Amino acid sequence: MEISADELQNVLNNVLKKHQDLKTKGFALESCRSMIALMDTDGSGKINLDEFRHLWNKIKSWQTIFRHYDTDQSGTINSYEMRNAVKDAGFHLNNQLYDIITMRYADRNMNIQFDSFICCFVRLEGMFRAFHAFDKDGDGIIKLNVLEWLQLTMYA
Ligand SMILES: O=C(O)/C(S)=C/c1c[nH]c2cc(Br)ccc12
Ligand SMILES: [Ca+2]
Repeated sequence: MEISADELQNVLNNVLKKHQDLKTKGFALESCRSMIALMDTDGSGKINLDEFRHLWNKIKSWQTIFRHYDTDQSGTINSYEMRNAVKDAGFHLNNQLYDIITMRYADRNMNIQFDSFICCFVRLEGMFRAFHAFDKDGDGIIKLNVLEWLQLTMYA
């Protein structure tokens, strides 16, 4: 039994209906396609139950972090809180990457909404996992030709 992007969208948006405090318009199909791509470890184009369970548990832990920082329950967190949320989730980035995340995921008020927050974390998780899969000797350096690079970055 495998889950497609539109099925994942239905599942996640039905869950969101039970969490009105997250004040989100829901996950766009494109965001769910990205989640599938980043969690689709066997390249099937869908996620199986193990891959879904991994995604689900990650979203569950990440929404706890989001709620921790969304102290006024506005349904958004600001770019400064996002830095701490990223660190709390165990992602070690640099200032340039924090700025890139704000540029890519924040709204016009420089705040990050829940669905964007989750999409950002899914992408961070997926890209770190993909890098470590290539980094066979664990030296923090990988060597990719352009097609390998495109395979990694286009299906994300
Ligand atoms: O509020 C809670 O205790 C839980 S278990 C929340 C969630 C657990 N999984 C989630 C997925 C989405 Br999408 C949104 C909220 C949650
Ligand atoms: Ca799969």
